[in-house]
Amino acid sequence: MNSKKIVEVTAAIIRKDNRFLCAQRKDSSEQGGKWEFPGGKIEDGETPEACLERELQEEFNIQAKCGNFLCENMHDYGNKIIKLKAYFVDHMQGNFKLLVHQDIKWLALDQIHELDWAEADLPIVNQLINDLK
Ligand SMILES: Nc1nc2c([nH]c(=O)n2[C@@H]2O[C@H](COP(=O)(O)OP(=O)(O)OP(=O)(O)O)[C@@H](O)[C@H]2O)c(=O)[nH]1
Repeated sequence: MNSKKIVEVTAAIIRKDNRFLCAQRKDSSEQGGKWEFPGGKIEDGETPEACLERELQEEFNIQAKCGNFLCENMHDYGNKIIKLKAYFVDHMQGNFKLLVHQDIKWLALDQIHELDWAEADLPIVNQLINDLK
């Protein structure tokens, strides 16, 4: 029997002046050094939208408003399965402080493939490029 846990995780696509926020995980964390869209695990009883707004506050100390759903992707990392749900998010207020990540970059659509993305994000990156090009 496959008893692998499915972990539901949110990911925020934040766009500013036609550039997209990409965040690098700390070397010491799971998927250390990989790039991702910020977000995190959905807590019990939480909506994905509320999760994203909470995570962005915790990770960058910004206020954000969750908008439209983009897509989701299931990825098996071996020890667990991640269901990654991506939403467009508007940055409403506050300067970005790196409270959790080791780096961020704002990249144009034709540059985002250059990063070493977490595997679960690759279909989301491709969908974003296809939808917006
Ligand atoms: N936030 C986020 N997590 C991702 C992405 N892609 C991806 O594989 N993950 C994986 O999803 C899992 C959960 O992410 P997280 O560690 O940011 O979640 P969290 O802040 O709620 O966790 P924690 O409070 O337990 O540290 C990690 O294993 C992470 O590597 C992504 O684009 N965004």
